[in-house]
Amino acid sequence: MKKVGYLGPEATFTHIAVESVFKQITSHPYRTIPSCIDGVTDREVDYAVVPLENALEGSVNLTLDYLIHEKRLPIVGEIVLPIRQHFMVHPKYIDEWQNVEGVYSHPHAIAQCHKFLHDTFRNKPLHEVTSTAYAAKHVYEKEDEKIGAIANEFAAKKYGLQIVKKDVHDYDHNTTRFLILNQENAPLEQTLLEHNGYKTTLMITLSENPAGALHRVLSAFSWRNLNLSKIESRPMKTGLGNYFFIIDIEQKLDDVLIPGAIAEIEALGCGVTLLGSYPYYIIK
Ligand SMILES: O=C(O)C(=O)C[C@]1(C(=O)O)C=C[C@@H](O)C=C1
Repeated sequence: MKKVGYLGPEATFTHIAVESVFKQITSHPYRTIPSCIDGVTDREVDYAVVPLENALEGSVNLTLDYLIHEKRLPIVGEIVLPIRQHFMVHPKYIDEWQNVEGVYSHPHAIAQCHKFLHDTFRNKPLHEVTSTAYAAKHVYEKEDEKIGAIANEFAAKKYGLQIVKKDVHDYDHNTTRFLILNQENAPLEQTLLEHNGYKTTLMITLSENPAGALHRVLSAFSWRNLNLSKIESRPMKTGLGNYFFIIDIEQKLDDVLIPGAIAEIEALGCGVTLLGSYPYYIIK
């Protein structure tokens, strides 16, 4: 049976993403995103599932940077999960939840709920922890402290907390994209869902920075009618102003169009690395 690593403990959003897509696997929680990725390179697990981007808050930079600068693993799939954040407390504080002395959650979850936190818990300390499920577990274990967590419904049930305010994220269309990584670039064997399409992800570095360099790179996709669903720049970490670009193309790697675009971009003196060509799964 294949093993899948995820950001733990049990009942994180990442865990839900794993359980919604993979079939017949054992799943293994890791404490941090880098340790989850290391789990694949150390051969403890076959796949790692890591959050990449949230619709409200943007990229999970830790994932992107660790993947690009530390452990370059092929992307073999993507999962898109709807995210509903709830505020929860230990059952003994149900009636006084508005008087909690601190709120715990993952930094991305806190960022997705700023309006709620500002309106309800202004000036109360916000504690960032490694995941939403970790926050829920912590709040249950510290039952003598009047504290609350932002996490999902599954975590409330798993760790015995009571949801006192549902849907505390700031905007309705909250979703997070997760990447599936595998050292051998092996596609998923069995899935619970049909895929919804394919993407191809490239990393591009501009040779130098002449006027119009990025424009010329993008036109290699545009005149081939290759639709891009994302373009993101991240620091190369070699000096201020040096960036690489991550580009998602909305189709599978073919024999003609994408190789043609890559050859054209390389001829411009830019570096191109294929990070993966993979199916994506949208969870309703
Ligand atoms: O803490 C969790 O539950 C996670 O799975 C991590 C994570 C993230 O890193 O963005 C995943 C989805 C949500 O956007 C909030 C947190």
